[in-house]
Amino acid sequence: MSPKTLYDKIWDAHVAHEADDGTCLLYIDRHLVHEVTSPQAFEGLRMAGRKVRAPEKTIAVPDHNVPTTPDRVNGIENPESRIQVEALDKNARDFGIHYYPVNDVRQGIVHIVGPEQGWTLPGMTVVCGDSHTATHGAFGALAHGIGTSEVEHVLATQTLIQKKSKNMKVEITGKLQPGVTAKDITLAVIGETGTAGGTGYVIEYCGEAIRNLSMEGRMTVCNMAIEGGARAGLIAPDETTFEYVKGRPHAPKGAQWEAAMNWWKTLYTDEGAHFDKVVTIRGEDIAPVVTWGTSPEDVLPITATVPHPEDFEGGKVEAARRSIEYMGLKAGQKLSDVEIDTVFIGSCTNGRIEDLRAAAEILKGKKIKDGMRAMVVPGSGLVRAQAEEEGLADIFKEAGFEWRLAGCSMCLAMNPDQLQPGERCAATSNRNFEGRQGRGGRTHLLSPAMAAAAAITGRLTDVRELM
Ligand SMILES: CC(C)[C@H](C(=O)O)[C@@H](O)C(=O)O
Ligand code: SF4
Repeated sequence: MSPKTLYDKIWDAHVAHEADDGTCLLYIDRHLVHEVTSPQAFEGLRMAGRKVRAPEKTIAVPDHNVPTTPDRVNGIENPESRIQVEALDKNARDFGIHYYPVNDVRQGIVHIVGPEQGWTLPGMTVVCGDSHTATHGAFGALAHGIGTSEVEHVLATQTLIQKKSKNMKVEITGKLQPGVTAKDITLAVIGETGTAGGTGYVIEYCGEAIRNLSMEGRMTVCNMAIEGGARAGLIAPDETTFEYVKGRPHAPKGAQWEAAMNWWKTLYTDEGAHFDKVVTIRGEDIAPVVTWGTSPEDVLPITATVPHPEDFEGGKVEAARRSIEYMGLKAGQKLSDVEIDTVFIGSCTNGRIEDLRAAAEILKGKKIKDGMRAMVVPGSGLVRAQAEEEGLADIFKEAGFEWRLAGCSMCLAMNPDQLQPGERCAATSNRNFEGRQGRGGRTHLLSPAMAAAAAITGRLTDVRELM
């Protein structure tokens, strides 16, 4: 048998049918659903008189539209948001799928809830009508976003029509420097490959620096595979993965656990397997980074200066000029001189317990800059509860942060947590497009520790100065 990549192995184990042109019918193990991309899909089922094929493999949770303030127990004020969340409530009930409603402590961002509840397991195919489904690849699951019509197809058949992507390897060798985190890795990779670097590929992240990451860190890395243009990101499961999964509510138990482990232990890329593209980055070379522009590839070390548009080539010259203007920056300006007025810690990229710990570590005993608006939005109600138990919530509150309820929040402008035109935010999320956090808002992507540092000084700050 010829050597296979991890992606090849999971793919081969799920192909139910292959057509002559290579189009495959893939069996889907888990279908995650949120309120934004599912209403029409359920409506389609209703009109066709169909059921959900595998309700026991289908999990729904509202996240994008939910407010994160305590008054949400009284319902959602915005009519469009309310209608979407109410539709999900009804669809989950009518079709008998697993559901974590807004006032359930387990509610949160779908990509945080899935792994937390043990729905996401190694070797699975996982889909969701959401591009950041890539997050689940951290478990060695083939996980990707799908469109609304595909959501309907998976609901009805538990299969998806797919063509195989090419294999890409991103290796991060060696150790990380102090102050450098999984977020810096994933941003640095996109800085290197560009937002189209992964187009047509599934990326497997490997190397010592990846192996040394916790599951939280691995999820952060895979989360942004999509910003690097890839179909999905993957990390081979190992002891760290099994340790995380064991004992979770929906993880296999007893003999089923043993059987699962026998399969999970085969989930690695064979010696000599072929990758169509390879990128290698030395872990030691990665610095704490921030984005300066309106694309996730606009990444630079915090010690750098805002680039000059002429530094680029081709279409990127004009794009950089526009970015710099939109961002209200000056070419040549030191990034560490850029003043910010808002800090957002949360999202499916960095809303897990380890992220909150990293930010709290920097904030301990300190206060945020006068006039700063800073919020922490745990990725799930359970992350929030754990952070309260560990005393992190008190650190945030004493520092001057707002301590919110779980949801996508200020990651995107679909709920009340938004930037005003011209406001500048240090954000731990994954997208910095124009208007992403609110019309006219300006976003700098960075790690939770870097976000905490910025909250204290009021400007983009090298976290190493505060360590
Ligand atoms: C709303 C949803 C479809 C969207 C996505 O697919 O990613 C959102 O989660 C995002 O991050 O932009
Ligand atoms: S937290 Fe942000 S990136 Fe993640 S699913 Fe929600 S909106 Fe999308």
